[in-house]
Amino acid sequence: MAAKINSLAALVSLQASHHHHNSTPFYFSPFSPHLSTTLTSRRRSLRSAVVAQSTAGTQSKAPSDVDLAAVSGQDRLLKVPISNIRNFCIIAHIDHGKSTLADKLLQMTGTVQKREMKEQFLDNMDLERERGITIKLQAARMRYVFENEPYCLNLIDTPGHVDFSYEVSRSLAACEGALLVVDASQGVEAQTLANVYLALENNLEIIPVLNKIDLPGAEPVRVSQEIEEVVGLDCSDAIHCSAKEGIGITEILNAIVKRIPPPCDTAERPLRALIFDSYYDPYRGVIVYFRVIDGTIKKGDRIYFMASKKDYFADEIGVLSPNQLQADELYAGEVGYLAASIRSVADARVGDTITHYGRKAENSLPGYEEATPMVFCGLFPVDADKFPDLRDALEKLQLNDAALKFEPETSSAMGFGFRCGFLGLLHMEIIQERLEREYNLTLITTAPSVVYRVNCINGDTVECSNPSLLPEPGKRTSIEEPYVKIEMLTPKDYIGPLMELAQDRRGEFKEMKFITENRASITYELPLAEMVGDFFDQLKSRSKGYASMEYSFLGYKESELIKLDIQINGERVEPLATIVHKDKAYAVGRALTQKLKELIPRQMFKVPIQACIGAKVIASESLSAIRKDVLSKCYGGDITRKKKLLKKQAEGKKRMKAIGKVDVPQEAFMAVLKLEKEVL
Ligand SMILES: Nc1nc2c(ncn2[C@@H]2O[C@H](COP(=O)(O)OP(=O)(O)OP(=O)(O)O)[C@@H](O)[C@H]2O)c(=O)[nH]1
Repeated sequence: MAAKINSLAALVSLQASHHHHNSTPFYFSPFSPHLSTTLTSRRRSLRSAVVAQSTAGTQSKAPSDVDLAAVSGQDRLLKVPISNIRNFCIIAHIDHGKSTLADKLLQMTGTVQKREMKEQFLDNMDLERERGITIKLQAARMRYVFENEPYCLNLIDTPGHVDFSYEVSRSLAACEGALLVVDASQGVEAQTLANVYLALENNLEIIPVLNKIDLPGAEPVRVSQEIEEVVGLDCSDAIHCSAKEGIGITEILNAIVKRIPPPCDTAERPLRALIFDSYYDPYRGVIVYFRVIDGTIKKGDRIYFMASKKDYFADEIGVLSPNQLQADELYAGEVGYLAASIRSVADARVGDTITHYGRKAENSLPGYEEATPMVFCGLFPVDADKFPDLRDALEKLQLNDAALKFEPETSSAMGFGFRCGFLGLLHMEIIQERLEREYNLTLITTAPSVVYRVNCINGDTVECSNPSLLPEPGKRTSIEEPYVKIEMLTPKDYIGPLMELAQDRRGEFKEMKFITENRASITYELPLAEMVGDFFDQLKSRSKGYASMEYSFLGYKESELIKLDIQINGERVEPLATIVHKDKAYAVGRALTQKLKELIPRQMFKVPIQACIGAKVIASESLSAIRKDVLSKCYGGDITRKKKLLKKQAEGKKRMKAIGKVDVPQEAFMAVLKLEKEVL
């Protein structure tokens, strides 16, 4: 388990959750974690841990079931002329106060009564609370009276994690404006920047909001300057607010009305509605969240999804107030949901355009993309009999997650399992955890790998995400690997350690800019494979938590890569094979054999552990056989260390795979991932 959590920490610092991870039972919503996720933080995780504990024992409710209704149905539909509609989202770095502000907006507009509020409405799933990540994208419709005119304000929540930047871009495309919330005691962070750029690309009106001005350390003026310098956004009328104390909320609502333009009135055109979210409901099928861009949609309409090319009848349509409220029709500019007996979210993918079957729009809305998994790993049930259960569970999760890909994989060492593709590491960890906790499976996970492109002598290019399937050296001419561009924002004291980190990970320096006197932005290009692991962890620890980062996919580049095999007791262990850069092969081989020696329990016989390139052994260790006096001997030495090892082994026993005659624990399969730290 520890190994798994550590790898998760590569993207999500979960330190604070470690404790409750072992001791607290978890309760999950039947709804899947959706694609929207934000990076968590230590503080948030702690708070989440507390909430998770306090809610233990109560099965969580689906978002639509949360008991909120106080105002009567018709009033909640809030029909107003299109000129009085405002669609907006909130862009913020983790912990800068997005949820707190959203809750205050809902409260101030009477959308949600204070006494009805859960801890925070916009993230009401336990998985979210527990992990400190925003999982379900949601939308809320608010009524606000400004200068005696009723307005309808639609807040569309956005995921914040870079694994889901496509989903963010689609949510932004459903809005005309955005609140840019920045913690006035902190400043602009990398994640904020990336989302602001997305918002600018979507031509949104951006309203800067400086939050947490109640804090003694708040420096709204300095942070305003920072936003102006970094983002180039006029901050002369930035709103100073405290979401916690309720200061500045009316100013924000007024600014939404005054500064964000209303949607265009294109209700007469053929229907085009943008799907910005969807989730699977076991009773009603997929629930699609959409924004009507052109035209009108009515209950019962025969609709057509332009990317998936499927047609349905819109059995139910409605608005989100924020619980679902049925309506008869929705016009251009409005935000709503529909249910149409759709069987899987893959058929109602975010970014798809809904039109009428009988009056199709000429062009679909721009920006649609298929989900492309970037990170792959093998998942094998510890108990071979559970293979069908694993398949069922993956199929169920896929109903709700269009980005999850999987295909059966068989390995001599591991038996039957699946090779699964994910958008990123966080996505991978969420799926693994759900399989274990909700479906009660005990899994062995192989180290994640990226997709390599192998150019073969016969002219073919094959994609390879499984090191054990890499074509033989004699059959290939070159290997290409995915590269990412990363931007790190850091106080200047940590520039050195962070550059060292990027350099160690085969990073190529691109640019450094001082965005303020004390903070710099550093850009590198580096192989994605070097980020899959503890990069984020390292970034946080080397900067004492002060740096933040973003990455984006650049494309493929040729690299001098080789396959490193591991042999245990003379037997090649395919799931332990890795693809490494040739300059790192020796160091990785040495570290890996040493690590495995530590992790694999001693057997009744001597076990050689070797790292090889082709037939050549480049590093070798051997595990000596257990002898009767072994423990007494050890107790003469470092007792605590031995105890730790014994404890580790006891834990590891739960997850072992017999490789030949040797039991290999789960930790060994993840060791590859954590090696970098020790090699460098
Ligand atoms: N002092 C102070 N604290 C605030 C204010 N707004 C939010 N906070 C606190 O900051 C922390 C993070 O706030 P959230 O609203 O959960 O932040 P978030 O951006 O939604 O975080 P994620 O949902 O994890 O992305 C919480 O502990 C809040 O209580 C504020 O105006 N003043």
